[in-house]
Amino acid sequence: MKKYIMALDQGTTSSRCILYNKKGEIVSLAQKEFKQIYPKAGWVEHDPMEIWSTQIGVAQEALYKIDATYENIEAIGITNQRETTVVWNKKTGLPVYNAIVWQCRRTAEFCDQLKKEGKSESFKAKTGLLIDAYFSGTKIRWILDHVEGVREKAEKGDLLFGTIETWLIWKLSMGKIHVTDYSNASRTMLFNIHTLQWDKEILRELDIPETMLPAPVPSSYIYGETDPVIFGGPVKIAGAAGDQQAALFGQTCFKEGEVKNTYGTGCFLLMNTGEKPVQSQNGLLTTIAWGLNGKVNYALEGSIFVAGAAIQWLRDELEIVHSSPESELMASAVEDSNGVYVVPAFVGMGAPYWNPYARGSIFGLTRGSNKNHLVRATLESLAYQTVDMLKSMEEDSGIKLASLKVDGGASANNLLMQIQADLLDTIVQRPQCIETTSLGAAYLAGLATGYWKSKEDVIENWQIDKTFIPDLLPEKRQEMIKGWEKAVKCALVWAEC
Ligand SMILES: Nc1ncnc2c1ncn2[C@@H]1O[C@H](COP(=O)(O)OP(=O)(O)O)[C@@H](O)[C@H]1O
Ligand SMILES: O=P(O)(O)OC[C@H](O)CO
Repeated sequence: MKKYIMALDQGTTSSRCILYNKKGEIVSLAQKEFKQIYPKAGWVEHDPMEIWSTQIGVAQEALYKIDATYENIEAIGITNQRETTVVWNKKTGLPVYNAIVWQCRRTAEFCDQLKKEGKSESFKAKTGLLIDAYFSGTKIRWILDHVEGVREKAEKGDLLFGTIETWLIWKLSMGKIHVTDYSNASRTMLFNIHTLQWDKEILRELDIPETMLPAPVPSSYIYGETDPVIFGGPVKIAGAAGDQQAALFGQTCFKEGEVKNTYGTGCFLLMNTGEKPVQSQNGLLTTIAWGLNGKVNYALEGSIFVAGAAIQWLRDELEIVHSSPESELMASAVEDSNGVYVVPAFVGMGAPYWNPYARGSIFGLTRGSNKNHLVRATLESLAYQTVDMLKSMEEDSGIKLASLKVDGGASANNLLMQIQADLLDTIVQRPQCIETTSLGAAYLAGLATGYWKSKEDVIENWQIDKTFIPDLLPEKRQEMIKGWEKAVKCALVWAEC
């Protein structure tokens, strides 16, 4: 009987299920977008029940498409948008509030207060993170403080917290398994990345009951089985990792110093730093890459909040492109952005600036600026933000990158990838499979069950699709980057003017 690994990829804008064979090839794929909820400026929510229903729907559809059943599935690996916070009632299985999404800025002021109280250094030393509304900790606190009756229920032990992989595993097991993998735990701002335990002092400072929290477990590990009702029979749940760490794994960046950049809703640059956590001096995060075979790998991370989301903004809000791929056609119709810069700080700015109050801005408009220039400037903003992050990463690690592996939805855009190579002055390599997030989750699950024997077994699955070679005069590059730096400065002061 043919056996596949089922990867559940719960992203910010869609739920996907991909079935992989041993060669790491896609044999079936189903995807469904779901609703983005914006209750106030800078707030972002999802409906956890819609996350669950779309995810289980696409899983069943992916099986149906190739006439497979649960018996064809060796194991399930899960990967997910990270930090997004769900709190639910363990008796009813119902969420007490919408999921507060990683991009949501509602706890920015509370974070300012923590910083003023001088907590930054100790939080960073223990969690590897900067204090920011991005992470789950202050989102849980917000739910406890603002949703009626929730704090009492949480203190009685009736409520559970989870990031999205935790929520999905709990639902798949019909309430039997409440775990989080180390990579996801390391994004909560509650987890000590050195001891691999919840940090009691931070929990006290944020006033979060420990009973709500899932058990931290490795990323490649048999957590248990799905309830037989879900797929008609039990399937092992054998791996989980945050989507960016999973992409690092899917790109087979197993060695220290290897780097990938994923262009999805946001954009995330990760460097494997091996078994030692490296502290950033330049606005990057220290995070757990994965826990595998009794060891933990760490990574340095640069996080950009708005990347592909800016292309969606062109499509959905400005309605100047009909689809994301059309952005390539329009941007190619002009030679350059004609001096226009878009800073897509719609939810503040992440690495290396970490300013929750910056807002999206457009600079350099003239009478000659047209929609193609605006589209090109928006695409360029993804590449400029990556330049900023890579500069920090090279400074922190002391490693000058020879080439950059890319993936994620927007990496399909050839023009963007060429602009990226030009602005970085570095070779950009795009693999045949740009679904590396789900591939990484599949590998983690398959390694736990023996479907793949070792990391070496999967390295040969990585195949190049296209290499982008830098082709821009140094003076032009410097001029473009200088303009970007000026635009960022203006976007950062906007909120203070
Ligand atoms: N050809 C393209 N050019 C530019 N952006 C694209 C293209 N194709 C997809 N995108 C963008 O990529 C994002 C989707 O990528 P994906 O990796 O699926 O993201 P996520 O996992 O965050 O939902 C969307 O924001 C979309 O606008
Ligand atoms: O949905 P993505 O792929 O942009 O990833 C979101 C990140 O996990 C947020 O930290």
